[in-house]
Amino acid sequence: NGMTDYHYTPHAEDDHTHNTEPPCDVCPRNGVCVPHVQCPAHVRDGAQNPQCHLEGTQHIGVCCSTGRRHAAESVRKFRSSVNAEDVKEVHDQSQQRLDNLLVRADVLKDLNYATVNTSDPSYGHHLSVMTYDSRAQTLGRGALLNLFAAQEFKARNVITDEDLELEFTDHADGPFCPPQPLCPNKPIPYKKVGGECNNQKNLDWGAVNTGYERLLPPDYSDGIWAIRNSITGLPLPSARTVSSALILEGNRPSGTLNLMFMQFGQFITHDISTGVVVSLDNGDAISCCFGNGKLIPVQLQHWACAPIVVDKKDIFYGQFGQQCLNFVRTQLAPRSDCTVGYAKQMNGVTHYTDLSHLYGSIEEKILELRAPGGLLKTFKDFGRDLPPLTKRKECLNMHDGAACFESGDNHGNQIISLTVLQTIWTREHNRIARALSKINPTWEDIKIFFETRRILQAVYQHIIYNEYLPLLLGPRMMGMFGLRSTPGYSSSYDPNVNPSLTVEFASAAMRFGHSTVDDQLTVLSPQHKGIYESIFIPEVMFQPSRLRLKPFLDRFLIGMSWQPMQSVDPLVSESLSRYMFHGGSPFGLDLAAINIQRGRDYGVRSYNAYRKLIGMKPFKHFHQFAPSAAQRLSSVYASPEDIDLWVGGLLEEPVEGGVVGPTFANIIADQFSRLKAGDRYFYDNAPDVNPGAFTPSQLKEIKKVTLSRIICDNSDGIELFLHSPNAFLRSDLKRNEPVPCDSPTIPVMDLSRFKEN
Ligand code: HEM
Ligand SMILES: [Ca+2]
Repeated sequence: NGMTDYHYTPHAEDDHTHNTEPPCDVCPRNGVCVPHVQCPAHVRDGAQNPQCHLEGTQHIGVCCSTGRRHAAESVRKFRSSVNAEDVKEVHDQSQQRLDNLLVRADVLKDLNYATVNTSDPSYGHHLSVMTYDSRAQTLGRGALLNLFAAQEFKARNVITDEDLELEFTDHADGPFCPPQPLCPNKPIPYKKVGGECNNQKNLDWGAVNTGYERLLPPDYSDGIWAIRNSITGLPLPSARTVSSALILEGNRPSGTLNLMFMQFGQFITHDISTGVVVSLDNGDAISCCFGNGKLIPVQLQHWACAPIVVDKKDIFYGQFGQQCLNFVRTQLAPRSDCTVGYAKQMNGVTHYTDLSHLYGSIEEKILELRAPGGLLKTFKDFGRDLPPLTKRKECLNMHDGAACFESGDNHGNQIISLTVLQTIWTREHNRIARALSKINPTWEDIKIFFETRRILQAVYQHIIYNEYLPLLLGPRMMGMFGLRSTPGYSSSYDPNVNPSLTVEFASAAMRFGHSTVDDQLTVLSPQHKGIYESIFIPEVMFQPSRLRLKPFLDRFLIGMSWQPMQSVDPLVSESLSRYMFHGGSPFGLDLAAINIQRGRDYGVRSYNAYRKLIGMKPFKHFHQFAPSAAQRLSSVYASPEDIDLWVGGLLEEPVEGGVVGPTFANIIADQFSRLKAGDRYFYDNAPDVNPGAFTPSQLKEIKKVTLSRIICDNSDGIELFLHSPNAFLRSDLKRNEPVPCDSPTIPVMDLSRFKEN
């Protein structure tokens, strides 16, 4: 339909053509054969990383002796240590800079213009990216202190650009050391709420409030935190300029996948990644734009401001006189070994797939959410269980009967389809907890709660790896990265693997999902072949009150199963690119521009760098893209070397049997392979590594569960009696026609296997 020519066709022959030698059978010098994306050193000048066969597969990888380190081993030079007096001076100076900064920021909180009004579209954004964990702020400040020290060490030539880039700065400690987690001596069967103590050597790997890792060293223009420039040395085009030229509005429904596939992607995202954006001391949101849509001059801005400049003649914002889109940078996290270095962004949730968005990432939260009987608290609304009402002011529109709900991550109201999933999973917890307490009448509440959590986390991981990822990544990637779920125990745990999220995944690849969102949510009656309601999604962002209407949940779940999601391409619904969180305002935010700016905030390299990383040729000329994309790209970017990763990735044709192009697919596959191999508690790890391992017969039951089972068991049973066996595929597909909930194609897990002997 004409839209596909925004893609270019990835050429299979592109893969690895730069190396003509036959792949090695055994890697030399203790090298391990890994997919290209997992060996950053192979793209460095002069790197010697022969190609090889990935273990047990036909796929080609690269011999890597440097693990996930950025450098080839020979690059490392011995460095003398730093004079103690110099260090003290640097530390004192950093402290002074921090003090000054905080004083200046404190003044801003009393100035009206510098904070976001609750009626401003930016307020919904603030609700999506904030944390209520006070420790995050202390750590963020410590990280800033160390960042200043890095700048000062660099100015004094104690550390070089290369040291910074390759993280060879361990001879230069910063003034701030984060506290180390306290871990029990004896392994406990349950994941810690905050994710710490999972890895036994690196206690804080994957924990809440720790930094993102990266696939490639950052591209900061000062090597430390300043936003990347064009390779011409000039600033990059504004993120809004790029968005308005390249990210278009359009309708291209997926032929196979439904809205649940879209929504489950965001659900997983909220579990594993929330870049905590800097806010004022009192928790208020920072504004980098005046109320009239003009830019606040740099000297009056908060230090974390990086507002997106909007052209006066902007095709959409122009008519409203908006020349500024608010953008605040993500808070930083200190390195756990106290060293200084380039900026690392802070993840405000546990990196692991542990349902932290249901249970919380901090102790206080899980205590707040627990109810007697090992249950999760609920709000009983005319006999139906909904998540508990929140005490925070979170509904963007407080009409009569308006309701916003509590969740483990505080962002569960962002869009009603997400709140629906929060509801289903809350109910599934309570369903299992009730069953367990019948089967094991002697168990105390706390045991019921944590055993239920352990089972639910397992079921959820199974759905991700067994149902969601294969459709997202296609069979080739699943095989290459060892992601496939197999019967029985798996043996993929590797204590050297850091599970932490990468900036490339969080700021670009996983944001493919923004292209899959449809403007409208349809509430369907398939029996009557009719539509009850079609909802414009900005009306249900932070306004999930419809959930209180009795038949809504069932009808909505049916609709999500039938309604196609949008395909992954450079088309993004205007409800995200123009009206996001608009509330009562005639315009909202542009999430596409925010994604682009976030990538720059995180120092993500340009698209070409990641093509090289995954073993494809970079694009030298714009005309290598499809004609329409080429023209648009060259109208905004000075060079193909400047293209933002999120934009370049969306232009790719999907991998076979998957949804995203090769660059995103590799970044995402890498992430989920590390979330598996780096999680000691991964649900199908055997008892030799996993202190919370299941018995073989319990595991067998867990591996029966599908998302359709969870939907069937936790809908209201008012109108939903049938469901498609595969919850992510459209219900109008031939082999996915809805079947009764008790049909054997939607298998049931036998909880009697969880009776304690
Ligand atoms: C349903 C409507 C959705 C809305 C309103 C929405 C909104 C947002 C917002 C406001 C942010 C923060 C942007 C920033 O400041 O950097 C964000 C981040 C993100 N979104 Fe979405 N999103 C939606 C759907 C999705 C879907 C379907 C996916 C994936 C399949 C997804 C993946 C992500 C990821 C990976 C991030 C980065 C999270 C982080 O690390 O902080 N989103 N989204
Ligand atoms: Ca988590």
